[in-house]
Amino acid sequence: MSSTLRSPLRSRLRPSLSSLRRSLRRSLSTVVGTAANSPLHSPLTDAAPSSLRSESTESSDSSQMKRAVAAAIPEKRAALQSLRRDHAAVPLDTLTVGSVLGGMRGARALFWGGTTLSPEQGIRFHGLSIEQCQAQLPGPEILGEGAGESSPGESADALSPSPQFLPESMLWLLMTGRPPSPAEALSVTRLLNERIESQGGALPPEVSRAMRALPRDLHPMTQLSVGLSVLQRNSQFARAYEQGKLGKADYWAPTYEDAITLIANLPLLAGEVYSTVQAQATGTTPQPLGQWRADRDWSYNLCSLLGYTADSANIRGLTAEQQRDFVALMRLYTGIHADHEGGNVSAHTTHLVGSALADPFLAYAAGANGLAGPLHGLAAQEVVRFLESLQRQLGGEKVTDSLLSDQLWALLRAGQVIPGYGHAVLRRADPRFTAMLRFAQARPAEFGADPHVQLMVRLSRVAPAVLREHGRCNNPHPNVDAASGILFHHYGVRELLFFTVIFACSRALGPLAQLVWDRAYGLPIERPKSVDLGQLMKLARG
Ligand SMILES: CC(=O)SCCNC(=O)CCNC(=O)[C@H](O)C(C)(C)COP(=O)(O)OP(=O)(O)OC[C@H]1O[C@@H](n2cnc3c(N)ncnc32)[C@H](O)[C@@H]1OP(=O)(O)O
Ligand SMILES: O=C([O-])CC(=O)C(=O)O
Repeated sequence: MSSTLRSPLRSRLRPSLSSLRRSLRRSLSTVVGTAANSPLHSPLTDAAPSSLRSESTESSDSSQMKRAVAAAIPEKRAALQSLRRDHAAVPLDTLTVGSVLGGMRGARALFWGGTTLSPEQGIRFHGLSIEQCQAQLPGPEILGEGAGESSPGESADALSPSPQFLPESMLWLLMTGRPPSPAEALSVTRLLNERIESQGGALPPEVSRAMRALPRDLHPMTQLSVGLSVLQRNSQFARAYEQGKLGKADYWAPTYEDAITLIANLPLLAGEVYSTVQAQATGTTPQPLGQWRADRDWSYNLCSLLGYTADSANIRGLTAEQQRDFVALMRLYTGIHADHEGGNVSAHTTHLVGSALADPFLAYAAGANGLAGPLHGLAAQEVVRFLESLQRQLGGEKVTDSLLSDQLWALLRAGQVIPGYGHAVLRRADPRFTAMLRFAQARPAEFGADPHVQLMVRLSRVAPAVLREHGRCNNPHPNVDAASGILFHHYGVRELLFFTVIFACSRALGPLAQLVWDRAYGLPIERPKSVDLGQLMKLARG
């Protein structure tokens, strides 16, 4: 489908070079202008953003990010070598029997560069909070879109919208350690798009074939995992390693290339999975739901391939404003879920598998499998399932706090967890939850009448008190999964098992950037010592 759709599109995209350059300069000057000067909104039309048209290459060549990584390597390698040489014996934490039996909670035992997680403050991306990322990282204005994420015409008492940033900007930040300029952020979009153009604008045929051969009712994360694993066939790292041509100091370069190929393919993989999920739900044959476009950014393409934009099947009949907001939600979601330091299951697994020099495709397929656990990424689905069942049980009844509290107690007495609440590290409400909530609160006309979203908001007020009284968990506050799934659900993503596929598109960015650095640092295979029950009992007795 994509090639037939793309050809007329391409012919529409050939205005003169000078007019393209003028457009690019205009869109970049919006970025450097003040927020007050920048239009809060410009419609997300079918027309291609001028800054991504193939002729306007003057300010963003697509190898910029690799050069920035290469430039950062010598200093960081030297710092790591000095730590190894001069400070290797400095103790960090004491391991106890409790930490060995308790999932190593709190043990500072992993090396991770892109993000750190403070129990009180939440996530920092190379030192930047979510709000600072929103303020500082280039957003859709560099594509020629409006800077704000809000819809026009919201009531005056709505929360003001947060500025958007592109996941491409986050990828640059995580890879290089510093925020990109607008041109550098654009270069990432170009880089990802060039990778797909070099594949003819579609998944490699063997990947599509393998995915289409799977049973249609297969778990969406299993489908994604298969797609990621089959992409491995073209791994530059695996090939170079097998040919024995590569010195250890150079491992990072093909790792980087593989990471880019993987990330570039994620919208297509997710689209392929979602078309199967749709076909399964409707009893039809899988059909492409949208088109990949070389003149669009990564998140837009993801939304389009899921069928949620005007130039796609628009499977839920979203209005122009809803389509724009869906893309804004996708950019927000994929930007802030990209990394959560090194100890979470998906990140740690990617790092562990990669430490054996498995290539990025195999390493991230493993990480994505870990994300599919209900205590980790799949919790967003559990939250929506829980909210839907609450809504059903409460039926027409007026939802009061005490009614809600009774339902939560019933869940806890049955030995279940309240999904979307608690965290292994955080001890306050997750700032990602706050960012997602704010997205809804900035759009009262859209979300005010959605009973599920209203229930989610009410739950976030009631559940912490219940969990505190229950007295078990160390953090009674909402984590990001308390809000994320239900916002996608609002726009029509009702196939609950699919949420984690969107999470996996985002989570690739951080662990893959770290994998590049793992190879740049020459980190060893990860192999802690294990102890059996007898040994532990002996050690415990002293
Ligand atoms: C993107 C993400 O991955 S964010 C996390 C998404 N996961 C969820 O929302 C699932 C619900 N939450 C949980 O299961 C947990 O809070 C986790 C997995 C996130 C963290 O686990 P832990 O670090 O072990 O949490 P903590 O130290 O607070 O656990 C202590 C006890 O409280 C319980 N507990 C923790 N959270 C909850 C909860 N939301 N509801 C009920 N009980 C809980 C634990 O199961 C544990 O019980 P136990 O003593 O019987 O074993
Ligand atoms: O940090 C964790 O353990 C879980 C989490 O929130 C994430 O991975 O995004």
